[in-house]
Amino acid sequence: MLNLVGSMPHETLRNLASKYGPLMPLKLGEISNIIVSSPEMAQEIMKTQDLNFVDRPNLLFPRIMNYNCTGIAFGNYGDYWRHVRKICTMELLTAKRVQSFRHIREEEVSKLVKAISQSEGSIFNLTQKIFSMTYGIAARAAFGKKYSYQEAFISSIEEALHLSGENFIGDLYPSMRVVLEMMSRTKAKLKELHKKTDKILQDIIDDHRNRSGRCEEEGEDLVDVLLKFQQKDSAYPLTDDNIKAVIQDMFSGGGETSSSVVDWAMAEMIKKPNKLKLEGFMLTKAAPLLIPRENKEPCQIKGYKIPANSRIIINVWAIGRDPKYWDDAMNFKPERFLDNYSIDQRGTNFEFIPFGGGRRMCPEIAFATPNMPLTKLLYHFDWKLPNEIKNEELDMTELFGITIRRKNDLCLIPIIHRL
Ligand code: HEM
Repeated sequence: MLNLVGSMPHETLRNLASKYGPLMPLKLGEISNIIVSSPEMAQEIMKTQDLNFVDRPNLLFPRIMNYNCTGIAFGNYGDYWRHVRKICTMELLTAKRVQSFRHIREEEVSKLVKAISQSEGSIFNLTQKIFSMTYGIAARAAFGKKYSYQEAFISSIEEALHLSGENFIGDLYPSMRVVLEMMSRTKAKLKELHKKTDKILQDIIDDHRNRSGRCEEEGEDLVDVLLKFQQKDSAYPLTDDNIKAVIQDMFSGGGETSSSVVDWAMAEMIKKPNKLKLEGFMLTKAAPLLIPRENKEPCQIKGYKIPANSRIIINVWAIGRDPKYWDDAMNFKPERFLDNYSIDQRGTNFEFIPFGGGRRMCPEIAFATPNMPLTKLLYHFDWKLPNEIKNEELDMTELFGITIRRKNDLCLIPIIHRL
């Protein structure tokens, strides 16, 4: 516990794993954690024994923020979960629908390019603008139009995700959960944030439900699609809370990850200006420890006994930097993907699983498109660091959460290259 306090957990766990092995038990409080740090062990969890490891642990954060874990990311495997995940993959973000949002992405990226060009020669907070662009795209796709209270919703989601990096003591001592949570300031903060986001989402749902006579060209947004599943004759007609939980997944699952990939890639390229291509393994900073899993039954992995209800943490950050699998592992080296072009990120090459794998894999690889904004940022502009900072001195301090963010915003001076 002391090793983990105040550290970057993915780094500390990697250091411990290099001593204790790729399947490492770690008792924290009353919880048996199993830390997985090799492709072979990850494959056992996400493929060979996927069905036994398909649940998520019952944690304070999603219980409060995600409507008692009724969204996709934190729900337990079962009929209801399969139903909402299917709605997500077969209805919400199908290839056709993602394509129909293309104009939204293009418009938002163009707005960003315009804002940058207007700031030519002066310091520009790229981190802030990348995050607001990505959330702006998600909001237009989900809600269809801009609501005046949208910014407040996004900032509450961001604040909640920031809190998700903290270890809630009640999650480590389930037998004393009720008492510990009563004393927790984090719980109170989460409740307050949840109240705010809930009200905003309810207003948006009501607005969608009450408006009549929408013209065809407006197209369907994600709330419209979800509302249809309230009316459909289904074994699981969605309640308003179910819809809100799924919409929240879209924002918290998609917003932070997609933004931080672009932000880190830009920072790495500024640090090493001769590397002008996104290196895929930057994606492993998006969710370095994935989302924890839990096993229903006791089982064995490569001869090691795993007790039931262990908390499984897969350190994809460590796997993506293991010198056993990657040449010059700790260095930003995009060209490695030219040599290993057969490795992809779709959850079959377990040495590279930035989107996870198996039944709990990220359902939205198709919507996760960091390339478009990155290409534009590099095509239109040259970038300089302010205050005579040398490229190699650029600060790369991390801030841990489900997603790793930059601790300090990336502030750069844009010079128009071509418009
Ligand atoms: C570069 C962008 C993205 C990255 C790197 C990423 C990565 C991930 C990872 C690592 C997981 C956990 C997988 C596991 O636990 O095994 C995940 C789950 C998830 N992601 Fe993404 N994601 C991205 C974009 C998106 C987008 C755009 C959306 C939605 C609009 C999304 C929605 C979700 C959902 C709903 C889950 C939960 C899946 C489940 O538990 O069954 N993600 N993502």
